[in-house]
Amino acid sequence: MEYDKIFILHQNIVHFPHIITSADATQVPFSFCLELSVRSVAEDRLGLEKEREKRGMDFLQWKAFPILVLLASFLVFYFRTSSKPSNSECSLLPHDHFWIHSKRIVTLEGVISGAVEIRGGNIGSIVKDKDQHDKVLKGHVVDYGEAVVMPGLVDVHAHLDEPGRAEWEGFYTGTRAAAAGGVTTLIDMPLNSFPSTVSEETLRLKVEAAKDKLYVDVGFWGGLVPDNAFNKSALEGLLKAGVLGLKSFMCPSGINDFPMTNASHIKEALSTLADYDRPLLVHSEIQLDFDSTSELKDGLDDPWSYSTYLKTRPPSWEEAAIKELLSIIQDKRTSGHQWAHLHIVHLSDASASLDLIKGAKSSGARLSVETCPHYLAFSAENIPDRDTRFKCAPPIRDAANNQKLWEALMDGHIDMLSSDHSPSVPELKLFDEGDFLRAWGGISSLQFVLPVTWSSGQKYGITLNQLASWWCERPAKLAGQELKGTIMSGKHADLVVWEPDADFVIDESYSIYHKHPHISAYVGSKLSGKVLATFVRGNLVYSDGKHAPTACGVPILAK
Ligand SMILES: NC(=O)NC(NC(N)=O)C(=O)[O-]
Ligand SMILES: [Zn+2]
Ligand SMILES: [Zn+2]
Repeated sequence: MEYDKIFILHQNIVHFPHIITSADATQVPFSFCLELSVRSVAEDRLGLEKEREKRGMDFLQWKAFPILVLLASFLVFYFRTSSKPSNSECSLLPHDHFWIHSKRIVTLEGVISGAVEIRGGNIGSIVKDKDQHDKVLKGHVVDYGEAVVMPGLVDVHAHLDEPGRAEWEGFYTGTRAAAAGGVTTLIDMPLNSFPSTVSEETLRLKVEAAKDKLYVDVGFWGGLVPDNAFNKSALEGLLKAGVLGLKSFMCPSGINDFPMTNASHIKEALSTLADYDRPLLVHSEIQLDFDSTSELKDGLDDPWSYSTYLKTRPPSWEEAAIKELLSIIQDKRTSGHQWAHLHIVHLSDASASLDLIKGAKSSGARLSVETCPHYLAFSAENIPDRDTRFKCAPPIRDAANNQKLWEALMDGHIDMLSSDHSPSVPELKLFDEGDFLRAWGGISSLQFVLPVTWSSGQKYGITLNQLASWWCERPAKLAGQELKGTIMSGKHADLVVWEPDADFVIDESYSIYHKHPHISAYVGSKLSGKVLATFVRGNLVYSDGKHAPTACGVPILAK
């Protein structure tokens, strides 16, 4: 058979073999498929000469064919890898395939000098400089020099308060602050928004409220409350709708539609959660009665001192709650039932409560615990009178406790860190009165958790790998996000680039993206560790004080 023409067709290269414009090239999909369409030629030829000429042409075409194919493949590959992503508004970097080079990349195998390949939002490969010899990285390379490239932080405890209390914080402001702080994933708490996220329907409201406002990826914890605890189908509805796990309080939460749970509610939830392999997170404080002879009575005359507030929420409250939780999971284990993973949020007491946790872990309980940067960075003795920015529950305890918390973290007894970013409107902090007993609790911190942890951990010699394990790898596991939290090929390209040695002061001129910048307890602090850039699934969402034009984070729903 003979051919007079060869057409190279591709569904998107409509003008081929004309010059491909970059606009066309953005349309070229990954699954490039080359098809040959051939047309046969009639046998009748006009004359011998023409016939010879034709044969000569055919011969040339057959010779040229492999070259054409090669050229076509090259063009498609080139434009696919170097062109803008379809929504270039999502990123400050107009590339879909590029390399990030740094002398300090934090991987599970240690800190390496090399380059991370980003392709289509995922990590393609990681190349060590020493293995690269004189090979040149192909494509766009962003060289961050000595700056640290680490997995983006996964904050499993943040209150974004939308819908219903968007005046406290919101998806837009909260996730812009997260991006500026190197947090690439956060999991929103089910309370402080209104309504609380306690049903399939209220989760839907959350997801709707988040639409087009997310600068980072956001998952959701559902609320475990007395109303849904014994209603298996309601709880299952919430889990099937996509919450990553449940969260409950063992003391009043301060939020009307989020009442506290008791041991029997928790037991029920642990069974249901076991079927879905999702965790239960618990605010572990139980309100105990005060003995009337305690020093508390006198202290209450001075509501402007943090030490008074501290006495109202003693470590025994945390201890009582944790004791109860451990007896629940102990019962479950001895009864041979399946039980879900239990996670204790924001541990503050590094004495009896921590000892209980250590004991349970060593006997094999499915248990993890987080603490927060404010418990590591501050001590009660140093909190100024009337400064209600520091009020939170459980409270920040004394310097000796602070040191013990650090030791527990360093020794691996505390598994991870979270922000517990829990802002409110400034009026509720009662700054004029400075009354610790009446002011709303909750510390505003999301944008600063990385430099705060790094700065206060210097004294203890923390390493970059420890930081990545506390802030990225372990929290991602807790939230069931196996594509996040590590720099590894195939994972999401969620990265923070930061400069550990750069010092800065959070003063009036510092750009804070929280809804209410000045209520943060860190305003006025001098910190080390400046975030230079943040990538979420390959999009450069924050760089050098600027955010990408469009919010392209996504809601994360469990399947
Ligand atoms: N309603 C809240 O935001 N509570 C939070 N408040 C704090 N931690 O002070 C919390 O996580 O318990
Ligand atoms: Zn709490
Ligand atoms: Zn909280």
